[in-house]
Amino acid sequence: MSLTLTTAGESHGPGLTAIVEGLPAGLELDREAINRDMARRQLGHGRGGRMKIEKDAAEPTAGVRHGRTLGGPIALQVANRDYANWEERMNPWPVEADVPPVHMPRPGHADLVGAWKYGHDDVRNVLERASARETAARVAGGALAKAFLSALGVEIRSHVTQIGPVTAPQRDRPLVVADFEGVDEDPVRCLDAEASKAMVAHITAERKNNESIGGTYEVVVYGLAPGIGSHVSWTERLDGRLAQAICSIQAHKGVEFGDGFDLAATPGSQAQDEIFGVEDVADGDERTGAVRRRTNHAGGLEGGMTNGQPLVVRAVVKPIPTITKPLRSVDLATGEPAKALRERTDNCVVPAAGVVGEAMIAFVLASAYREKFGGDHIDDVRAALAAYQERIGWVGAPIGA
Ligand SMILES: Cc1cc2nc3c(=O)[nH]c(=O)nc-3n(C[C@H](O)[C@H](O)[C@H](O)COP(=O)(O)O)c2cc1C
Ligand SMILES: C=C(O[C@@H]1CC(C(=O)O)=C[C@@H](OP(=O)(O)O)[C@H]1O)C(=O)O
Repeated sequence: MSLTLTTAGESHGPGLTAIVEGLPAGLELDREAINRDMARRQLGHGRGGRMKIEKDAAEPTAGVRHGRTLGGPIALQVANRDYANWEERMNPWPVEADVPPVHMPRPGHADLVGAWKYGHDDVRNVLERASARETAARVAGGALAKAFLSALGVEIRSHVTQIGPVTAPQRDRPLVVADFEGVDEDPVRCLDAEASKAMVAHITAERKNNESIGGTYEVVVYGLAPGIGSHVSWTERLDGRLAQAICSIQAHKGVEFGDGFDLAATPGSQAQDEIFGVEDVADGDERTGAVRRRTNHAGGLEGGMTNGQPLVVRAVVKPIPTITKPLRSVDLATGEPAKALRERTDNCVVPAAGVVGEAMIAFVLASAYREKFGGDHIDDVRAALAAYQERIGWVGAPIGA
């Protein structure tokens, strides 16, 4: 049993499609929850004019009936409202109008290499598909993965931890689900009010300097069963699969789990999460499980498998490549020096990127759950999960531990 997500669509074409194959039948979908995620991906101080045009919604055209999955492939459509302004330039069929080609590639975008590789004279034939507009389809597909995981007690949250040089302060305790309440109302999706103000000011100032800005965000996943993923084969190690999914997102240049890069300077005895019997942990938690942890340096992953602790993933997003004071480039038509294409652009996308990160992590986790628990109907999956948890004596970690 496997789960696949295919996206299709160009940034200024008629629309995007997400096809999700492999979800069980009987899974209840919440239209509002799906479209809430679509709207969350549009958020954040630093986004450009395009977000004022789009009002993203994902409409199923296959695989869903009366709010429940049917067990077959699900198709979701996301319209591009901006297509109305691009009908001639992006029409799937030949047009009368003379559409001038783009031949000034932007450093840092797919423009130059994509034109070489695919034999395009017009860079637009590359940038339209390379554009992170495609992440709207990922978030639509990811929302289905989230619905599946939520039916199995798994919840995913994200927040921004750094914008340019401004960092959110370290927390003195692990985050719990309730801490994320209201994060989407913050203009940069940051949990610290002071840091948020400084981040907003930084984005505003750098926009005036014609600069783009990168940053980092963190995704935390609660309620995972232990043993999702596997140590037996490199292709099944969950950390590897999650890293691939995160680094596949446009402008994402790094990923870390738990203490991540800080582990380089940590003595080994302090880098692991010691294992305690339940009786050793006087935390007042009445649930019985065979073991407890007091720390989560590993970010919920050991040996390429979830270990029952919250999964903690951080990602770094580079400053986006379209610069309003264009960088030096070459005119591909003449070979002469030129200024890079200057397009309408975002100048900071880290808050939105966190929502895309949630979707990709949800998709990888949902795939791994499908592989482990199988089932044609969601109740089959629930029963298989319950039987497995009973076999290993697992009744859940204290949330946020
Ligand atoms: C949500 C989101 C929005 C983005 N918006 C822009 C943008 O407005 N302008 C731009 O040049 N790049 C933008 N990017 C980044 C480019 O899509 C990306 O840098 C490009 O596809 C090249 O891929 P790479 O940076 O991974 O090498 C955005 C990325 C994300 C995740
Ligand atoms: C459209 C979206 O992001 C786009 C991603 C993007 C890029 O080059 O990646 C360039 C911009 O496109 P446009 O020139 O149309 O404004 C962004 O707006 C979106 O996130 O929905």
